[in-house]
Amino acid sequence: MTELHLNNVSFSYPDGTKALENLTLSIATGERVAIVGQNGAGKTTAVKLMNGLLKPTEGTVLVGDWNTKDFTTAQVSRKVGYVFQNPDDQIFHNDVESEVRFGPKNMGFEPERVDELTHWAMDLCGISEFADENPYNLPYSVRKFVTIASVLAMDSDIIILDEPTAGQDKIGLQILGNLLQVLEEKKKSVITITHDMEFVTDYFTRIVVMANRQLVADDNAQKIFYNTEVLEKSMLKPPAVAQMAKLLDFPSGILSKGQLIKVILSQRGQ
Ligand SMILES: Nc1ncnc2c1ncn2[C@@H]1O[C@H](COP(=O)(O)OP(=O)(O)OP(=O)(O)O)[C@@H](O)[C@H]1O
Repeated sequence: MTELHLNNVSFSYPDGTKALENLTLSIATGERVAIVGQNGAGKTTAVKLMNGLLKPTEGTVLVGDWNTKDFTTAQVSRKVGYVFQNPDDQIFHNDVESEVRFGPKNMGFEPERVDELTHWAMDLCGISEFADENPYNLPYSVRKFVTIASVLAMDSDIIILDEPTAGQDKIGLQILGNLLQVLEEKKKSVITITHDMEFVTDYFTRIVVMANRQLVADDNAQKIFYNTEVLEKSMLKPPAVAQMAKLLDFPSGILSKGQLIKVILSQRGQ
């Protein structure tokens, strides 16, 4: 199993744009972490550094005991799978099954293992019925699951999901929730970038907040969404339940409808 360590990492793009400053972050095996923040905060740059697509300008990124500077992106991405925000940047096969099969096959797994991983990932993502379809004939939400399955099939220890809930309906959200549960049982680490704060509070215990190329906070949802200074600095909007609880001057830390209802009932003496 693989831990991830970013030590004092800074990154500038070739045109000189400074995208990340002094990021220090460790993610343990099996941990679930949500990275949140405004557009341009540096989130995508941070995860690209984690999977070796980018190499730090300063500092070190360690994937297990590998310094990403010493390994190719292809090598690092076997340990850190990255599902891009836009599925159309990732899909390049003409049918769903070939797309999912490509990763494990390319990694040199035995044919039986390739079969097993391909079908496991397609089932988990609810796309088995589309195995022979051209991904580009499928809706965006399903194409997103095709790319998630393609990464899951590579069986990497760490999985990065960039905006997984975008375009998903209730069924898609259920599939995602189940998938996170299964990955937790398999001790996989999951890192997500998301603007969906309900998704964060439902499934992620640890939240990393970024703003202006820097880490602003790294804590649990109860602390983050009730920390005025962090919210102001990052311009983060807490989930609707937390906003309502604050308006009603309820105790800090309420994040679910259930908790909210409990407080209302207790105030009414029920
Ligand atoms: N290829 C690039 N070349 C130059 N600058 C870039 C490049 N990609 C991103 N940037 C800049 O780096 C900074 C951080 O961008 P990044 O994409 O990491 O932020 P983000 O938090 O992921 O934003 P978003 O939510 O919009 O994806 C921004 O100022 C952005 O304009």
